[in-house]
Amino acid sequence: MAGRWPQAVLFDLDGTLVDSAPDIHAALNETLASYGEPPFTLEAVTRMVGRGVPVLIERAWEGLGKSIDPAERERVVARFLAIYEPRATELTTLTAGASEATRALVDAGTPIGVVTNKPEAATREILSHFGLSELMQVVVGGDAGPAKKPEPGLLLLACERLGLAVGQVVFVGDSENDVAAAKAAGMAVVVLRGGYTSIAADALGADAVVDRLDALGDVVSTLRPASA
Ligand SMILES: O=C(O)COP(=O)(O)O
Ligand SMILES: [Mg+2]
Repeated sequence: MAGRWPQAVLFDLDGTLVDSAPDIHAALNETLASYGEPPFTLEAVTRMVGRGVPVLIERAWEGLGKSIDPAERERVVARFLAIYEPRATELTTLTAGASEATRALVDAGTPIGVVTNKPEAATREILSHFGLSELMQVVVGGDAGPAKKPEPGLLLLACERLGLAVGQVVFVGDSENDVAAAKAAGMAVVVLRGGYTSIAADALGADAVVDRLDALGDVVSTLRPASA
């Protein structure tokens, strides 16, 4: 049980490592326009992000006051992704301290990875654009197989790929989905303030809250490994 803590740090993507809402907003509005529907504001779309693309589309249709059946939703998801994937890095920026935090962990010999509800192709595109791909030991997207966050499956899959027990890993996210997924997995969780959630960061029930990702190193060392 003794040894390095943590043995790995996993990061959520949207609202945590990157501020991707502006590109998601643009792609969603282009998708809506193709159906003759009106646009949403950036703020409204930011609140729709975090549960994966099918839920994004459901929430958009809900915002339009319209119902959407599963087959139609899948067609809209495909159209959205065809628009989003080629332009996923046009307006997206790294969050403050993301480069420094990821680099510091890797330089200290701690493996890092990404666990996001975003599909893996767009995730890899974004990571590569920001020079983060080579730092990541594992990248698990929302289409990896298991149910998306707030279910624990994507986090468990990342641990399996790393060959680590969940109790030795810390997850860093921005929303209630991340906290719920980590708790269900039995993993310590840190929340970054200012991400994509309408719930106050301090009210999410995380083990710790940080204002910037480069404060992560100090905070993580104060946490304890979760017992298996
Ligand atoms: O909703 C999404 O597509 C992704 O969100 P996440 O990176 O915060 O998991
Ligand atoms: Mg997020």
